[in-house]
Amino acid sequence: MRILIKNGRVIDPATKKDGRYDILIENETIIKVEPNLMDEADNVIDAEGLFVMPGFIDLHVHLREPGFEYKETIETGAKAAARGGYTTICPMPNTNPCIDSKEMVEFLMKKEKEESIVHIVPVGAVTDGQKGIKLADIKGMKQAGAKALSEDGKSVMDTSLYFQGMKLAAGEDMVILAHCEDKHLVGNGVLNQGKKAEELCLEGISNAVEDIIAARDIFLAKASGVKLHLCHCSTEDSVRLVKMAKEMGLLVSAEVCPHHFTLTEDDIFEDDSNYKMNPPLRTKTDREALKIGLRDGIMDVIATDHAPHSLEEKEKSIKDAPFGIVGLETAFALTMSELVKGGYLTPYEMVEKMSYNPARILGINKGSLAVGKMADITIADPDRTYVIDSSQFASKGKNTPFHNREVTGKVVMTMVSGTVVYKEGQNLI
Ligand SMILES: NC(=O)N[C@@H](CC(=O)O)C(=O)O
Ligand SMILES: [Zn+2]
Ligand SMILES: [Zn+2]
Repeated sequence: MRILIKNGRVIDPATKKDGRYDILIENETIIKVEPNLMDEADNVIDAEGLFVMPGFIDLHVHLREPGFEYKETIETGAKAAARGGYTTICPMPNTNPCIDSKEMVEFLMKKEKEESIVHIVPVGAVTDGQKGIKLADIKGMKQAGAKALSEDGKSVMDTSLYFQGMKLAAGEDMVILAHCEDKHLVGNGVLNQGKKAEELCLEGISNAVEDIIAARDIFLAKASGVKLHLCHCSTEDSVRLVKMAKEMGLLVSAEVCPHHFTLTEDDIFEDDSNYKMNPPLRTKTDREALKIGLRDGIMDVIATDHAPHSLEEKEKSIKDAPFGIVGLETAFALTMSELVKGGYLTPYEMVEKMSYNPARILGINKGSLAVGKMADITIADPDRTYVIDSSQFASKGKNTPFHNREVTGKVVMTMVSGTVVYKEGQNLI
């Protein structure tokens, strides 16, 4: 089987390409990337006017399986990923049971083979059951295929235990994906501490809740030598801390989520829990610092923190609903609309943050359109304007504050290992 993608704007930081090239794929593999290919193919895709990019890689999603299949399953989460242009996703281990053992990583990898239309890179918990009491079987999880460790949903508050875990992770060459939140300082906060929380008579979450743990984790990374990646950064001081860590020569990277670079607490007009996520929407000052951080290359990655919940759960008030919003099917459009059209990122830099850098941080052989690589490819129309409609999501989760928002930039095709898994206007395979 040969597929020829013609006339597209190929954007591939791995090979430093940004220009008009054709791509020839044979079975699972890219075999030629050159201008004006005339080779015979079984399927010719005309990508005139479209971006042709290495498939997006999401370092941060929640698939909810096992345990919370009513919110999302591996199958539905993978379909949402494909629709969003993602060819590889990293599900966080906060499931029930939690992904904290060799057997659970094996379970996930078996599920990937049987039920997922995109690649899955397993992330193991740092501690047993994410309880924060004793370390999980880090070596065993690595042997089974886990590439990263995370306690996402919370922080490991026992600094000594975390330090031990980091040293083990460093020895296994696993990256730590850190959720930074001081459990004691956060109290019962639900929205950013400030005027919106006051207006709605809700408890606030200060920036310090994040900043204190981000600073602690950076110094733990320095002491342990581990590769540290900060999840869902939301504050201006997180950006400052990441800049400092990089200046110190540490192996520190960081992600920003589309909701944090698009919205602020000022966008919350009523008690609508689709605006409730952890960390919370912050102020304009924080949002601008995140955008400048992305622009200046301090923040390396755009990740979704796709966190599906059921309609019943999210119909509750901000005080009572769970934290989290879906993101896989809106991330590209929001990135194009806010950062590329907004003048913060070039398309090339966007691809660095959505594919090339995530691959590099995980240490996986992806995020590249070089000859010989697996054909994981995303094709998108950068100029298409449309209105987001959550009822069209492949995800079970419809919990988004972006329903009815007009955006520009649409994924039209996603290819995983040489197979088209999503094509606009057609049902998902
Ligand atoms: N981000 C969220 O608001 N929620 C996440 C947990 C997390 O990412 O911390 C979830 O699992 O629902
Ligand atoms: Zn988190
Ligand atoms: Zn998360």
